Amino acid sequence: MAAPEGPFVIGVDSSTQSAKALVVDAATGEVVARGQAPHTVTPGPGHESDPEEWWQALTAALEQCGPAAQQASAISVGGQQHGLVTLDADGRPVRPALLWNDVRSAPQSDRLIERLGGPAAWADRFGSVPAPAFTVTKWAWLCENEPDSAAATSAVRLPHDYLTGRLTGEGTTDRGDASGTGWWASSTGAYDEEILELIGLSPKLLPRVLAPGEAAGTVRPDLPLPAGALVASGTGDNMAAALGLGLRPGQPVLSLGTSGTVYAVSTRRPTDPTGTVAGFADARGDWLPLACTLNCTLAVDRVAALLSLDREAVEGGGEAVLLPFLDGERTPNLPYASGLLSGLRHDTTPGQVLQAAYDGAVFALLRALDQVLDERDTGAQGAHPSGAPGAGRDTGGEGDAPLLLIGGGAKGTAWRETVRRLSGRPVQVPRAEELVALGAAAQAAGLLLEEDPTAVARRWGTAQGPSYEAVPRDEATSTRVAETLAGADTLLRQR
Ligand SMILES: Nc1ncnc2c1ncn2[C@@H]1O[C@H](COP(=O)(O)OP(=O)(O)O)[C@@H](O)[C@H]1O
Ligand SMILES: O=C(CO)[C@@H](O)[C@H](O)COP(=O)(O)O
Repeated sequence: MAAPEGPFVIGVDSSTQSAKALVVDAATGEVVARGQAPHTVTPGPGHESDPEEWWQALTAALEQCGPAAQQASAISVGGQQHGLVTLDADGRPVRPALLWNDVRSAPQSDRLIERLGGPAAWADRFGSVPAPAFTVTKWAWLCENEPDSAAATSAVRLPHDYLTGRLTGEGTTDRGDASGTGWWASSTGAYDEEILELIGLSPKLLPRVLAPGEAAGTVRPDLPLPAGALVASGTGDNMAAALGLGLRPGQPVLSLGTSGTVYAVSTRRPTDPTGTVAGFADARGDWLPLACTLNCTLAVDRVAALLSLDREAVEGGGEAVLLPFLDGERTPNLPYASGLLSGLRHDTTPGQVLQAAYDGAVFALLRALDQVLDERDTGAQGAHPSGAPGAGRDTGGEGDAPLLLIGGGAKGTAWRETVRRLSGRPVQVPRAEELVALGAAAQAAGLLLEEDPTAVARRWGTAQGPSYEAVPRDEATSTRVAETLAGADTLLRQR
């Protein structure tokens, strides 16, 4: 391996389960040191996490990077999207953060959609219809359920804003992460005063939205990093991964982590009135139409544990359908749902039930991918009438561009083969594993070297990895899952 050329930059991924830090050689993209430390999510009906723990995990991950971290010239933080961080007058968390996968704000989501003119009005103005994941619904929940916490709040932040603020001492965010709040309007590129007034949130409590490429500040003294190093704006984790892949418009991505996501960069502002596709901004000047499921790797791992099986111990055959909605679900929008198993017979094997869990998780993502790609192409087409994933695909744009498979699940054979079988698409698995942290590193390098972060990531070759050719699409399984979902609709909506 050649000696590092430098300068060094640090990319951070503060995700739902852990903080990961990479020290990267900005010249070559070589990862010279890495660290990872877990943080916790509370069990129970809500999902909350202590922001102080994110900071402890981040500093532990940086310490694991050793002396290389001390040589870094710039840093950037990618973070789980949407979480509501409330800070008091001393900058300390008023209470644990309400996370993206906490569905307790479903009633507030319904009411806010109605009060601002319905789904189409929201999509037109904000680019998205606010699912319970969106920060705006969480603030409304807090005001209704914990008015004292809301009253004690002097600043509202997203997870990546909070960590960036701990580095710089400044209150900043970026358009990518801001677009997941529900109070940043994609139609104007600014905070929306009407919605803020409706939910009783003063714009003074919100961070300044940095322009793409603008610095958030520099590292404060007395931190486990070189004081004075540049701090890039940071962004939401999906936007960071898009940077990390050096993504070109139209190239589809499927990410398998705590959340499952499907997305593509688009030069056109998305406005999906069905709410399946969130019309996020990306971290540059484009858009990131994206659909997200709440139940992905953790849910399937939980099914494997219930069956006492290794996660790779899948078996084909049988007719079992498993809708793995253990946390409620966002895509499709079924916040009150729980997991559902049907089609069991005397000869159904545990391995077939596990395969059904993978099928259920992947089906939801692939069906939404059709809508993501429609938003990218024309915005005028809905989901294909058959309801099966892939049935209406590639009506324009990138044709049969391979689906880039990323996230922790992309390391698993069962995940990859399920995606290939249900999508009928060629699949490419980047060799680089930590694409969120790499994207943050590319953003830091872009700031330091005055380069487009996407060009940096392409120069680093981050998307390169083995390709798997298309296999015939498994229509029978997709149809069975689609029919089970439709047939169980009443049950899945019960509170
Ligand atoms: N070798 C592997 N095979 C399949 N899945 C894996 C493997 N290693 C990790 N995972 C899955 O990756 C998930 C974590 O993915 P990651 O993208 O890091 O999540 P997040 O960013 O949400 O914290 C775990 O829940 C685990 O199920
Ligand atoms: O809510 C979304 C996207 O809208 C999630 O993708 C979160 O951003 C959490 O990501 P992971 O921790 O699963 O990476």
